[in-house]
Amino acid sequence: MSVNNKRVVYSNYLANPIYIDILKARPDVRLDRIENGSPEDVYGPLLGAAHVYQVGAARDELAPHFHVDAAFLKRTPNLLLVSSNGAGFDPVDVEACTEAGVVVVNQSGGNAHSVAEHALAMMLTLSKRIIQSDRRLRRERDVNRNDLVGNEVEGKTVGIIGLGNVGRRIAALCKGLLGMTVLAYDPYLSAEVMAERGGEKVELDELLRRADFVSISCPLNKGSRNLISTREFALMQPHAYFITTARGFIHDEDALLQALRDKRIAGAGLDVWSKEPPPPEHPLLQFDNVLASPHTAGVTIEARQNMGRIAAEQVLDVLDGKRPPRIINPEAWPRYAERFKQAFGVTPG
Ligand SMILES: O=C(O)CC[C@@H](O)C(=O)O
Repeated sequence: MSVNNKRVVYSNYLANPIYIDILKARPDVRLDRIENGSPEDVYGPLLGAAHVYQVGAARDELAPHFHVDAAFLKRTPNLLLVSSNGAGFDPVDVEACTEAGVVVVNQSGGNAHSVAEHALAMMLTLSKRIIQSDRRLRRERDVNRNDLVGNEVEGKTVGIIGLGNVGRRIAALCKGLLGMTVLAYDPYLSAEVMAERGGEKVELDELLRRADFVSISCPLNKGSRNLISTREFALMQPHAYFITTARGFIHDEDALLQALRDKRIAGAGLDVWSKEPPPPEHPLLQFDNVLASPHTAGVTIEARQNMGRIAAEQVLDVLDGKRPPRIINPEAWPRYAERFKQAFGVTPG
């Protein structure tokens, strides 16, 4: 085994100690980190020589290495694997990778518990008006409790858009803890699978009309971009809350702003934004009934540990010529296998 001949590059966003420790323990792997915002670093010798690129999903949007597309792949001729951080892989042009014989993986499931808990916490916090209560208590001597009347969440209806790893966890928590009715919209799943995952399959409009909470947990792709816009907010009930822990761009922020201004919905819990982090003067941050977080739904010790371990194990799988469990483009495998042989002189198993 030659020393350091397998080159892995990660962006500084993903400074996950578990990932780094696992990969550093392998004498045949050289691990390098690129900083944000420097095209020289990005397209220079490090990525040019890389076999693996670990791209941070959801952040780094202005950094030149954020989007792995055909132009990026031209400058990274040795690349065998793009590993996208988290469940989302929206910064990666999967088709271009497949064409280039580059395998794409994510760490789906690794942060599902954390993200689902965040969505539930947002529902409870908004509905019980906990943030408003906290603010008022700090600012006023004599808080009028009549101004802070909330709603119970128990027994209400949640509409979950996207019943994958995160969505099914939200369903389990809502049903199991709070006896909620769970409606779900997911065009990729049958009614049977959705029932197994705890949700009743409905069309999007029905979900929007019936839900007391609408919660987004689907990936951002061509089909989901701007899925929730003016028409969709108008279908929601005026007492309903909109929650998203998925990606900005699935909901139209301007349409949400208008819906809040017009009091068409009761409020929103937002973990994701069209620009991250949103600046403090962002108009959505001026609403008392908007609960905001800076893409921290999956930021827990447990999720970080899972994600770092899953990511590192899959990187090593691909560098060892083994099929990793979470391949997004299995059709890239034959080309990858040829390219792996050219690079390392052995045929992957
Ligand atoms: O917590 C993160 O690092 C973001 C990843 C997350 O958005 C995901 O796609 O699972």
